[in-house]
Amino acid sequence: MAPILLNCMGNDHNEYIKQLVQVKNPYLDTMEEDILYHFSLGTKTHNLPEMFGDIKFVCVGGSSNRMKAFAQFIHQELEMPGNPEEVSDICEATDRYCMYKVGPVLSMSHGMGVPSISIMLHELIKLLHHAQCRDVVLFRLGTSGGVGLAPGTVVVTDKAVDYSFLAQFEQVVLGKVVTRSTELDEEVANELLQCSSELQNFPTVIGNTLCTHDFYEGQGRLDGALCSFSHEDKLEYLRKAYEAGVRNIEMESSVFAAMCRICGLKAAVVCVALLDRFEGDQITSSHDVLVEYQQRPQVLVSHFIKKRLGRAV
Ligand SMILES: O=P(O)(O)O[C@H]1O[C@H](CO)[C@@H](O)[C@H]1O
Ligand SMILES: O=c1cc[nH]c(=O)[nH]1
Repeated sequence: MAPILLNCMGNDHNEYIKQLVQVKNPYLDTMEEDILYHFSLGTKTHNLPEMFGDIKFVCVGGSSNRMKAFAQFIHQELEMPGNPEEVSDICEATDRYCMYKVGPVLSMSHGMGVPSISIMLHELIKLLHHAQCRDVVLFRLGTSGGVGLAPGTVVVTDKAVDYSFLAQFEQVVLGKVVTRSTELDEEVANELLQCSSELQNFPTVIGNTLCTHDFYEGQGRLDGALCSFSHEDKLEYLRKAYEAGVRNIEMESSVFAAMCRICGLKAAVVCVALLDRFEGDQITSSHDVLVEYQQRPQVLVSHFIKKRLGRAV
């Protein structure tokens, strides 16, 4: 089946992002009410502009504990009034995702994999649209497997690429493959790299991110319940990935990049490498080391936010 290329932003991208958050669905305007089912929020039951209209930064990541920790961390960093320990989960009526709002920052979990983050992004983008938010920047703060990188290195994604190292995301719609561009905002990526150089001992690179639909065979691991290839096959694929500019592997960047781009949202993917996949598959670092690694994307994005708000020292 020939893919349909839907790179709809083109040269208008920069103009577009100055506007309100755009949804690309004419049917939404005809609906009397929009229920954001997985967030337990809705346009009739909640005053979304009042609750969320001042949001400027949205940070998402797989784990609910990590995103609660980020909400508490940014609360301290922005010196918000009140106790950071008391941040409350806006989506507590559902256990699908968690959501914390700290001043202009929204921190949300998205679960693991493309289907989970894609559902969350549909509802998040509609939420930002209904709330009439403007000039919002989105960040995915994640973990990943490094490709030729020392563990602990932070990768700011240039392009999110698929299994054949193309910067595209394929979505099946009504039985047809719709292909969307996964290019991310270059300016935000460069600003993040600049921020990393202002932090002490903060190894950071810009590179392509391979987005897969599985953690084991899908990422060329030899330690899953199934393995249909050899060690040499794995190394050859990783070498090809490296040559194509891939520096890390994770599981959500492509749909995140594609959906944000189509809706005119500036976005960046910032993931720490937990291991070097040329060296192995199992994640063997201690709990404390892994916790510290996971904080690195949070520290970098917090520095970016503080600089944008004129609060960095
Ligand atoms: O650390 P998070 O954000 O969960 O992301 C990475 O970790 C998970 C796999 O362990 C996948 O979701 C992958 O994308
Ligand atoms: O190797 C890894 C580590 C974290 N997340 C992934 O998707 N892959």
